[in-house]
Amino acid sequence: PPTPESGNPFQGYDLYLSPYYAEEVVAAAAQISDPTLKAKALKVKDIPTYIWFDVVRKTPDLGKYLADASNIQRATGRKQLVQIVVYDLPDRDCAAAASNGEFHLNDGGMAKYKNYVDLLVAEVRRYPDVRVVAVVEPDSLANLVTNMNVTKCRGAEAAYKEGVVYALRQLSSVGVYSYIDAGHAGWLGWKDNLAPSGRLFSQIYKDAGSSGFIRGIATNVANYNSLSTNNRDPITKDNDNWDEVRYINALSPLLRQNGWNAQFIVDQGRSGVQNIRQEWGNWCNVRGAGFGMRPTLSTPLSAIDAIVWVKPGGEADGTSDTSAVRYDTHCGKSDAHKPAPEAGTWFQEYFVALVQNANPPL
Ligand SMILES: O=[N+]([O-])c1ccc(O[C@@H]2O[C@H](CO)[C@@H](O[C@@H]3O[C@H](CO)[C@@H](O[C@@H]4O[C@H](CO)[C@@H](O)[C@H](O)[C@H]4O)[C@H](O)[C@H]3O)[C@H](O)[C@H]2O)cc1
Ligand SMILES: [Mg+2]
Repeated sequence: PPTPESGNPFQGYDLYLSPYYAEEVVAAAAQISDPTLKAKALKVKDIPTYIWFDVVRKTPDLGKYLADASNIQRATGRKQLVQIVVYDLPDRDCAAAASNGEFHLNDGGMAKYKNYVDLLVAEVRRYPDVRVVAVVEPDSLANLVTNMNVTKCRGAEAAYKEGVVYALRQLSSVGVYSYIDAGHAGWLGWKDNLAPSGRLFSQIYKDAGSSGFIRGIATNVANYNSLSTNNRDPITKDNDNWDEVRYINALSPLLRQNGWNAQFIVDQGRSGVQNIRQEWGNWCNVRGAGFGMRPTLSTPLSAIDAIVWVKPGGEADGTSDTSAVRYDTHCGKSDAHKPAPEAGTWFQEYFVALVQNANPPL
């Protein structure tokens, strides 16, 4: 089996551009008539984002992307790194409705999930020359820290732990470097949530075999927080960890004292504009957001391996159609951009706004 390299897994690699996202962006730009805005929009297709495997039917696509990356590597001599999101736990998104998944615990969901992981891993095994980095199961373990009062989360607790540990073990067996999702400053960064988070994530790391391939934690996935700021957003009052650097500086020692020297990556894909939310818990299609700081390895903390774009800006967070099965009231809030399509599907007006509000500008 492969052995993990020490150090930053991103170092020395080119970030593979998602063809899936590039296609969405090109189609979106074609709908923009203003030439200046169209040109800005087209620049987004050259920014690396994570490829979300949110349904099992997408798993064969990973083989296509890895073959493509392998060809690029051979043609250019430049090492390629493919960034994916593993996101298909049974009873997914247990505290919300917008991103409920295809697998259900009361319908053989755990076996189906393990098969989904096995299919992803089989694709990776076929391309050992390409590096893969995975963000593992956004929101899942964070929900186990703060939402055990939600019946569906209580019912999913054992499955989330078993599923994430299985995914980590299998991904490590084929040399994938994993970052476990741990919410964001406005979720687990609250004083009361930090110690339980330190215990939970370290336990998962150990249960998964403490592999060197389990590199660390991903924060702010599909959220809008600042990486680091001195003028805190008013919604962050009562929480001294008002940005992701402060959250990481608070969480990191708690992981270390529980036996895990975790590193971090931070999503900044939709963090370009602050002071746009009525309250910190609002996460759905927040109006006024802008593309944020571009992916980079130059980060403010040695603990942060990379700034990344995990949530592909322009893909919705959830539908605003109140009659939809997956309608979540957060997507109907005053600061939510409406009308919005189903989670993961293309939201043209929102994408245009992200382009217009981008900071730094496109
Ligand atoms: O004044 N005080 O001292 C004090 C102390 C404690 C307080 O309680 C804290 O309040 C926080 C809100 O401020 C809560 O954080 C929210 O929790 C939600 C899940 O329940 C998250 O929603 C997810 O968001 C994901 C995208 O990020 C979506 O993909 C996903 O579908 C969606 O479900 C929100 O982001 C996240 O901001 C904490 O739980 C809660 O513990 C509050 C005040
Ligand atoms: Mg979501």
